[in-house]
Amino acid sequence: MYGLTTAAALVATAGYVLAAPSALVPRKTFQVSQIAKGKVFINGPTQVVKTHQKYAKLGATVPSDAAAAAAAVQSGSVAANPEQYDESYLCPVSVGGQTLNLDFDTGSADLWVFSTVTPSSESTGHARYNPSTSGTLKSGYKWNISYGDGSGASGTVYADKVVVGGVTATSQAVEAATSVSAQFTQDTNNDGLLGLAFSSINTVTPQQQTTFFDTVKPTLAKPLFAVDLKKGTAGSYQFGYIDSSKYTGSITYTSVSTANGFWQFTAGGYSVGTSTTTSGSISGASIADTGTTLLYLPDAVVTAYYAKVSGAKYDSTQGGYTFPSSSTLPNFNVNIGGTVFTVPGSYIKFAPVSSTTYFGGIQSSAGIGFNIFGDIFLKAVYAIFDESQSTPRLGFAKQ
Ligand SMILES: O=C(c1ccc(-c2ccco2)nc1O)N(Cc1ccccn1)C1CC1
Repeated sequence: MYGLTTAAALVATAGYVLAAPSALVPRKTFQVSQIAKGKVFINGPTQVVKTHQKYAKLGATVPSDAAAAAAAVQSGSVAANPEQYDESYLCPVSVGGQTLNLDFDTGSADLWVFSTVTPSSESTGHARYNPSTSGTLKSGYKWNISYGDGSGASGTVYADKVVVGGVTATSQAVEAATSVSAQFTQDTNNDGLLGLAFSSINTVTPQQQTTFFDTVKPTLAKPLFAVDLKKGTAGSYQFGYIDSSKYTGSITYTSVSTANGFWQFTAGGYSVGTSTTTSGSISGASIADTGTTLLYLPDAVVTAYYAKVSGAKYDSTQGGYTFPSSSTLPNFNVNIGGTVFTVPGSYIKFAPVSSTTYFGGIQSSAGIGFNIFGDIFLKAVYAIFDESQSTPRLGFAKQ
């Protein structure tokens, strides 16, 4: 979760069986190296149900437990609605039967909500979760999180039913805020966060809790979620499946390190403008973070980018690079996993900070410790957060 923190800038701040490669029958004698199609586990209960159904005509009946287990194969899709200037995207979630609009954040791992236990002075204008309806207090459990933009929240923990796009977690840790920082109070579109980073950075004590994704993962058709953010209009998140209508071409996968709890990967070369021949490299670790508004890159890359924008400058009062409102910005191209993805210049012309000046969607990651591929990048691609392999991986495809 990381918006802009500057005075004048806009206040802005988720079963496979090894599919033996199809036997290739070469028309001609030539060497074919078979590439495993990737692991495809079959969901056991579904198979049991199918077998019984197949023999139903002979009188077999489907055992109820297998049917129930088969029903547990879930998938679903939920809208991601942009705030003004795409500062963040909010998704409707049912928490204990109450609908709250939450910021799905692949950069954190806590599901926390405004609630009836949040002081009204801090929660006016927000939908609030009432744990007394169906929540079970996890007695003595607490949480406390601070985000890179200086915002934060803390509170107590309940177990309750959480539904996202029809995918149900029957007993999810719901972190009710007893205190939130001013940035959250002020953004009345936002009723809380749904963390989609790795549960290893969940802040609940004395016992760490799982994210919504980790809670439902065993019941999903595929253990993955996909993100289709868009510029200035509603996108969506898919849980348990990839929607092939949401991208063109193929998906390029790249390996992920979970060491810091983030969806962390290594980005390659980059270029500025219409040439997609990339050079150089984007130094340091990078993370895919739906909860961060902008695209934070190494100083050298940012300097090279804004050198192509006349009138651009680093404005310390704004806390970032700005440029004249009349500017036409160049594209930013980045090689990830061998494929070059393009962020259109129009996406990087982020938001006005005055009648004559815009704030840039690309800013420096100096001081953060890693590069952050936030919404400015993610709205240009279809992103797959995939745990279907032996280690997690990120997939990217052109929208
Ligand atoms: O805001 C966060 C952020 C998210 C979660 C946690 C956290 C601490 C403990 C558990 O989760 N700490 C953060 O700081 N950004 C973005 C960011 C931007 C700038 C500087 C630092 N960070 C994390 C995803 C990278």
